[in-house]
Amino acid sequence: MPATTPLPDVPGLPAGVTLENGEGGLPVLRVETARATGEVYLHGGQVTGWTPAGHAPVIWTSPRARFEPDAAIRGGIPLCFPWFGPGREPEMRPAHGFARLADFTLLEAREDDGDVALTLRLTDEDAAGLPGTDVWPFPFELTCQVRFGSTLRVAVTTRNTSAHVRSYEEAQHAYLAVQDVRDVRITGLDGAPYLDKVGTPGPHTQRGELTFAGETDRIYGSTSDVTVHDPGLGRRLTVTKQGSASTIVWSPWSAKAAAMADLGEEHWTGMVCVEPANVLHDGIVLEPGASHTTTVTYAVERS
Ligand SMILES: O=P(O)(O)OC[C@H]1O[C@H](O)[C@H](O)[C@@H](O)[C@@H]1O
Repeated sequence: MPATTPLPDVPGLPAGVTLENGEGGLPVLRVETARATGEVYLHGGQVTGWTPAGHAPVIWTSPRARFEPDAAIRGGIPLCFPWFGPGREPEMRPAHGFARLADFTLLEAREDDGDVALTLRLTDEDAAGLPGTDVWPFPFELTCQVRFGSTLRVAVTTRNTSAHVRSYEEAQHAYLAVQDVRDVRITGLDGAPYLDKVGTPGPHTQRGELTFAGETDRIYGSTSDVTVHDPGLGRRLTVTKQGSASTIVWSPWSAKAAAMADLGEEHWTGMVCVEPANVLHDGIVLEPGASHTTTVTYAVERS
């Protein structure tokens, strides 16, 4: 039985929003309105569910995810910061930076025109002592605004609160729910250059739509919106973005999934990651006091 994390004091919550001890006892905000259900863990500031009314779940979280203070949650929308994957320097560990291991603070929860808008924040003080903060020991403020409605909008603003120019990478590592990734097509990347993390690194150029026939792990240089066509569920998922110059697409396929204890051989077909990001030479550079916002809107429509 995991220890239950004491629930923080929070400002008044609007109707349809609760703060509870979720999986592993970790604090979770649960949203239930006429438009959608949704879920955000303070751990990682991580959305772990969004189901708009009349649809099957759109955001996928692994049935084997670990919900533990020192682990990253497998699934949902992990926020990768201040680096992506192995980062741009050899000593950058853990993978994807430290934000997904940190506990965010809820600043505000409000009803807004029928949607629920949540604001969470993470600062260097909150993250102090986490693995990786020794590699990137700089003052910062991340503000994550999550809006649950008939669409899901996640806007992450990074502010350089230090006295020096800073650079970082970031991603919204979204796990999207699909019937079977082997039948999925992705459009919106035609003509985009990409690095292949599985085959010959490249750079390559995407020709036409992207389909999946094996492990896929690509970093696209692209500011374009992406559509995931899912014939199995009879729907299209659109990922619309502002402030993002990279898109990562990832499917671990069977062998890699089987080797990951928090994913497993039986679940990988039901997800595909589409990750709006700013990575490698598209990493963000901020002057002291400056900020950058990446806004991503997730939507679903029947096809
Ligand atoms: O296992 P994680 O650290 O969560 O990373 C999961 C995946 O994230 C991204 O999609 C990367 O491009 C992949 O290379 C990586 O395997």
